[in-house]
Amino acid sequence: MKVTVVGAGAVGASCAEYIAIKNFASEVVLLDIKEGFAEGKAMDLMQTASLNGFDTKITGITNDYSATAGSDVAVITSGIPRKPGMTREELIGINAGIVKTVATSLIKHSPNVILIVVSNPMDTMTYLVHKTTGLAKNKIIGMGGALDSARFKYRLAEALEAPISDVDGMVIGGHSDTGMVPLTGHATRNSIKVSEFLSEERLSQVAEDTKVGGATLTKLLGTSAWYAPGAAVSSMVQAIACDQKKMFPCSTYLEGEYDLNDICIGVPVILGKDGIEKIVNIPLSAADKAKMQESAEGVKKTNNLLEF
Ligand SMILES: NC(=O)c1ccc[n+]([C@@H]2O[C@H](COP(=O)([O-])OP(=O)(O)OC[C@H]3O[C@@H](n4cnc5c(N)ncnc54)[C@H](O)[C@@H]3O)[C@@H](O)[C@H]2O)c1
Ligand SMILES: O=C(O)C[C@H](O)C(=O)O
Repeated sequence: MKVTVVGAGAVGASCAEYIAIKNFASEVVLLDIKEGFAEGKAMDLMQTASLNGFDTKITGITNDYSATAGSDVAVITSGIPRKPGMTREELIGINAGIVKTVATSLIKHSPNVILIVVSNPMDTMTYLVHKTTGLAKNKIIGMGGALDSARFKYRLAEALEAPISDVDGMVIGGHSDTGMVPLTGHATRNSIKVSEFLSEERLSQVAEDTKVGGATLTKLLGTSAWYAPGAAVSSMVQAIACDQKKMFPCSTYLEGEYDLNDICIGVPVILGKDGIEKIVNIPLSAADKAKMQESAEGVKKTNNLLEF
């Protein structure tokens, strides 16, 4: 299994590190436009191999896509992150051009690649890749929901004063400060609905804290987060590499599912060797359905800013 990660910055390097530590890929190629940067990150990471006990070979390359040829999976993290006070949507002007060029170059050298889009605004960048590359829709996957769900579980565990391993929950919808739909009504502690343990008010606080999870970290860090994003991507790559048929909420192109059309937005999917192998339809409450529609309107507004 050969994996390419484009963008050797905070998220790209974290993603490469987690993939290596999980030890399921034979090769990870890190590519960046900044001269020598990916080479440096790859060398530094390789010098952790004997310490962290992995055999994955990580190589770095400056903007030469021939080194990515034959990749099974490629992750796009190239582009700028937001600064405190910004929304993800404000990144579209710079990141759209980068994501389009990078996706085209990756596919040219690896026509069978499965692409995972991370750069923000992620749902719109995933839609851009869908509209401009001709790659099959099961091979274009946006990462947002896996991260947002991890943050939801963190907040649920905090509210429940429970270990995170006791908690399950999922966030669907757009990967934005206002568009996420944490499914509080489906969340459980050891298969018991969390509403049995938490007041409605506490549960809506959990949902609000989850939605602004990225903004909260951006304010603290001065740039956006990387550990949990890298871990989320690595879990998705592993599900594909190991054909795990695992369910993640991912941004995918919808054609009628959830009553939505011509949009990439987060819904539960099954990830396996073919990428998105199935879009899972789950029953939503009337309130969650309405939130999903509102979220989609927000994503479409950003999509309308794209110039193809
Ligand atoms: N979807 C998510 O859940 C999620 C999570 C975290 C970050 N992000 C997004 O991921 C992106 C990267 O974040 P980061 O913190 O790693 O930023 P970063 O600045 O640390 O790294 C970005 C890297 O991309 C490189 N780059 C820029 N243009 C390039 C090009 N044309 N080709 C190759 N490399 C190029 C830069 O040189 C830089 O090293 C941002 O857009 C951020 O908003 C998304
Ligand atoms: O918050 C951001 O801008 C980065 C990312 O989308 C995140 O959720 O951490």
